Amino acid sequence: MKITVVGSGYVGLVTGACLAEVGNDVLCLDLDPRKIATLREGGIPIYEPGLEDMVRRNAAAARLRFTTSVEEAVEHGTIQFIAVGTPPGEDGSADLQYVVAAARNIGRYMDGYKLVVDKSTVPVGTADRVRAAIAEELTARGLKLHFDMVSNPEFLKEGAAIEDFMRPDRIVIGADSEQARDTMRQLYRPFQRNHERLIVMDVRSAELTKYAANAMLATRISFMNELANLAELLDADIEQVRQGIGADPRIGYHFLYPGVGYGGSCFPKDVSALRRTAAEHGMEMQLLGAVEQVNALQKQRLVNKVERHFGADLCGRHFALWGLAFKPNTDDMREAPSLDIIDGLLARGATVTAYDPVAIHEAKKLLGERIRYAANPMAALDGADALLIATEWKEFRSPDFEAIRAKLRQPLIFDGRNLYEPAAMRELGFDYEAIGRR
Ligand SMILES: NC(=O)C1=CN([C@@H]2O[C@H](COP(=O)(O)OP(=O)(O)OC[C@H]3O[C@@H](n4cnc5c(N)ncnc54)[C@H](O)[C@@H]3O)[C@@H](O)[C@H]2O)C=CC1
Ligand SMILES: O=C(O)[C@H]1O[C@H](OP(=O)(O)OP(=O)(O)OC[C@H]2O[C@@H](n3ccc(=O)[nH]c3=O)[C@H](O)[C@@H]2O)[C@H](O)[C@@H](O)[C@@H]1O
Repeated sequence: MKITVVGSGYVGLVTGACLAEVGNDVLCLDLDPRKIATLREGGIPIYEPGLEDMVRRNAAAARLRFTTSVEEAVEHGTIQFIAVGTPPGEDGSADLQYVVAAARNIGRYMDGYKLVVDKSTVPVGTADRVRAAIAEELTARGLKLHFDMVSNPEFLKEGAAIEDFMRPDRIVIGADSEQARDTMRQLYRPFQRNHERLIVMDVRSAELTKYAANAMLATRISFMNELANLAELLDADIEQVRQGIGADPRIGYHFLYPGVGYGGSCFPKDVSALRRTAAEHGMEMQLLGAVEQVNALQKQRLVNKVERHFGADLCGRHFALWGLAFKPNTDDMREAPSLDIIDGLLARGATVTAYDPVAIHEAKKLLGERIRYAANPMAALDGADALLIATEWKEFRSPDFEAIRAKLRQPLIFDGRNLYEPAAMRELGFDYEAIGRR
């Protein structure tokens, strides 16, 4: 099939590469000429395991191409995926300007049937706005061309994006026309391994499903974070509690880890956008308000622990920070809890040296020279009063504790990701504070 993907960021690039991988003829559009130049030269602008190889392989086979030409992009695909950003606006609602601009471009240049598929995360009713924008452009051109509109929200996780796209739990399709549903079934056939993964519904329900999923996951995390904080007060151990409740299949083990709060480009903005949508309809989503409040407090949790140990004035103190990305296997720094931790430490007068396997480049764009950066985990420790851990990269799981002890001014670790066993750490002579651990 001939497919255009509008927007070549995390979602657009993964969608384009995976659809090309199964044999489609894909053209990815982005308005950022540097992004397209990098992609054309065989590089990729983001860190995502497996993506670079997949992009190169399919580009070499000429199944995956890149352009900045809107006209060429609209002309190419019978299916036009919209995968542009929907960042939070000032009032917390989703800013739809990029989605609407992409839709207008389709209306401006289409000259035959198009199936327009929205993959961006958008509030309920956006498909109607997209449809109206395309129709307006067609009317301005004096044309009456048929097009269909589908909502196909994306559920991939950064760091596991290829795996999630190639082997999805489910593929949600919101469509009103039989022709659109059939085309989407055909398109996704290669991704359905041994059972039906397509869940077909109406457009508005599909749009809401995306927010419901992210809001539910964010709620789980805030719940576990609050419970972990309670466990500390009660001298109970959240890890044992996690295992105890996770064994119930109605709860499950996944996504039950307390930490330093959820970050990333999606949970924060999607929870806020869903609350905003509800507010526009006169409803206050009280639970989600609490989810956000708990998350904001949790992002301060590690700094509060540092403060309890050293006092509120951290002038003259120096800290090592392991992990900058909002989670492992990505270089994405959007809403990363490490930023709140760094802000908190610097505001109290401390200095920080941070290490991250892949996110330093992105972090420098946000933090510049406010902190120092180390080339490896051990180098970050030199002269530090304590080690703080903000991201659970695999390489932090089994470090040389003797070497850590030798480098730190005192054997003190504040672990925001519960990587180590507290009892074992005590035996090694560490003062070890984690989240909800005893
Ligand atoms: N990042 C993620 O893990 C996931 C993101 N989503 C959703 O997917 C959407 C895209 O997110 P990301 O890929 O992270 O965003 P991104 O910011 O990485 O990429 C968006 C791209 O669209 C381009 N763009 C903007 N307007 C354009 C236009 N009119 N024509 C062509 N290109 C245009 C931008 O230059 C940028 O490269 C958002 O709605 C997000 O909520 C959904 C699931 C997962
Ligand atoms: O809409 C989106 O963009 C995506 O948002 C999330 O994916 P992502 O933001 O890439 O990362 P997650 O793995 O969900 O982690 C989000 C945050 O929650 C935190 N988290 C996650 C799991 C957990 O048990 N505890 C916890 O604190 C992570 O550290 C991270 O800061 C969802 O998991 C995806 O399904 C969704 O498609």
